[in-house]
Amino acid sequence: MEVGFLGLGIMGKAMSMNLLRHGFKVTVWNRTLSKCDELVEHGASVAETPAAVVKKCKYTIAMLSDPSAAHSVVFGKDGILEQICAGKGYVDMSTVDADTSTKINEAITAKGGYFLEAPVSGSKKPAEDGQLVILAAGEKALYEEVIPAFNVMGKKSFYLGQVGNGAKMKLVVNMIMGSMINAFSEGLVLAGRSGLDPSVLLDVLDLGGIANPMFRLKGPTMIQGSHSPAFPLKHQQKDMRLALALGDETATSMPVAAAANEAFKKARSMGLGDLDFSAVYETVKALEPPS
Ligand SMILES: NC(=O)C1=CN([C@@H]2O[C@H](COP(=O)(O)OP(=O)(O)OC[C@H]3O[C@@H](n4cnc5c(N)ncnc54)[C@H](OP(=O)(O)O)[C@@H]3O)[C@@H](O)[C@H]2O)C=CC1
Ligand SMILES: O=CC(=O)O
Repeated sequence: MEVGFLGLGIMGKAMSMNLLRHGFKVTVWNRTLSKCDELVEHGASVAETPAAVVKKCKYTIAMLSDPSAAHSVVFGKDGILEQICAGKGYVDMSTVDADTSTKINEAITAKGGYFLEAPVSGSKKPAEDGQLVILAAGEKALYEEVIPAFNVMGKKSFYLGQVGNGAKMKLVVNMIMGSMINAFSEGLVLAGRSGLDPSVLLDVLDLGGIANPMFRLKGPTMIQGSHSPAFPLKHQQKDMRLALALGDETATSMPVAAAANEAFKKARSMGLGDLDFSAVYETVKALEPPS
């Protein structure tokens, strides 16, 4: 199967590498073209523009940073719309809001193409290991056609119905995750300042009812103050912002998520946006207790 892949950041690189490893013919494009080099070493072809990828491939997948990037790759110069036509499918796996996905869907289908949104749950390591959870919505026929690719990139795919449902599901999940990492950060700092060993707190948590893979994975590195980016904090803050907007639309009161969003914004203002989202811990540590 031949697929195009747009966006070779942390996730896109790992996902396209997996496709290559499993025998897919992959044509890649990235805004910063030099990031294509490593994929080429592993057998990928390169195209100069998103339009050129779509011209060459029946199916094109995108994994881009945010709504603005997702929008510009479709509607911009040399974008998807210039080549999409009947018989071609576009699958956007970026985390965006339902409105962005809906606008992209309308534009693609107006040209006769097929569209699927398919954001993912799972970070750098699950992407490398083909263990993502895929939250697809949109054209069912396209979903069925790209299942072989989803099976390589993920451990489970959900088909959620109409376009927008995938985006909404992803934002709900990340709203919960962003709130959890804040509570976890406060707990680690509170333990330390109360004379407890935060490492022992990790052991206690891991044996109880709120044990989870995120605390297990991030806890030890957070205590060390190491926040090498797997999921960049700026993207987590984008997801909180979009989830809060969904809360506005549905009159859902989310004071916990709103407070978490403020902490992520504070972290960005401290220059931590490109670090892992666990760096929000540094905002709690930075609030010195009275001496
Ligand atoms: N990292 C993670 O753990 C997870 C991330 N996600 C989501 O996946 C998406 C990608 O995340 P991740 O790989 O971590 O992000 P990165 O920041 O590592 O990569 C972002 C990608 O988007 C491209 N890009 C940014 N702006 C534009 C633009 N205006 N036009 C074209 N391309 C653009 C970048 O190109 P360039 O190289 O030129 O900057 C890069 O390829 C995000 O929506 C994120 O929320 C979902 C699940 C997990
Ligand atoms: O969007 C991030 C993730 O870990 O999932």
